[in-house]
Amino acid sequence: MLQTQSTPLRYAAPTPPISTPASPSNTAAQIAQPASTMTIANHHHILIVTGPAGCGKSTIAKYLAQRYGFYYIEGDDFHPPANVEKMAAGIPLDDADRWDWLILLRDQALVALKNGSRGVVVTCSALKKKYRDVIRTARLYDEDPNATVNFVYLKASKEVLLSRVAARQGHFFKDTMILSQLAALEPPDEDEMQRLRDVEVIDVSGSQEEVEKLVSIAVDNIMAIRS
Ligand SMILES: Nc1ncnc2c1ncn2[C@@H]1O[C@H](COP(=O)(O)OP(=O)(O)O)[C@@H](O)[C@H]1O
Ligand SMILES: O=C(O)[C@H](O)[C@@H](O)[C@H](O)[C@H](O)COP(=O)(O)O
Repeated sequence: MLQTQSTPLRYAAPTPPISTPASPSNTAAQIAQPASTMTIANHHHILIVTGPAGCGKSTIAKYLAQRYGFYYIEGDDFHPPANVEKMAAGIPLDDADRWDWLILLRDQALVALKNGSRGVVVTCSALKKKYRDVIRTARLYDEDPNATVNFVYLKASKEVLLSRVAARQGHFFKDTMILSQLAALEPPDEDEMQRLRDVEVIDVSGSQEEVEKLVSIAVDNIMAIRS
């Protein structure tokens, strides 16, 4: 469901990059700017927060939506009932189950932009490259020729995922399915990252506060580089 979001921060002329696209964006030496001082160019931004269950997609996507004043879309809200029933029964989704869901998420992001949001943050496991490629096509359909699509991949060990999903209450996802998700997972590799330059990998083994700091630095850089 579409939700009302707070007013975006400030939009202005592009700012110079903080670092080059090839340089590591999540080094401890860098410091995230306070959101109130950020300047974001007047383009459409689609941020997709990805990774298996429990990696922190919802937590981090809400944080980013708040930080940049972007619209928030919870990907799990857009599964057809058949997918939810399957997952609740502990049966992993397959490619055929996922295509329409991915297209719907892409289109929901486009709707949010068409409705006036300057940016949108979407949670979506996007386990495989071909799933990320579906979302990448949003750029072709957006009315803004300079629209950007960027992925934030939250990298976690199996142990971290299992413990964080176990701590989560009232969700349809069965923790046993983390193993099937990990089997299906194609983390962004060097080729995808170098060619497309639209993926940030964030280590989420630290506390929520630490992860928020890393993600702020990475996404602030995206805004500066791609704006
Ligand atoms: N960095 C973190 N450290 C500890 N717990 C976290 C962290 N990030 C998220 N959590 C917790 O882990 C659980 C899963 O996070 P969530 O955002 O729902 O993940 P996802 O949307 O990827 O399934 C939640 O209970 C959340 O509060
Ligand atoms: O955070 C979670 O609970 C899961 O990541 C959940 O979002 C689910 O995994 C996907 O919605 C679809 O399932 P697949 O990841 O198998 O495509």
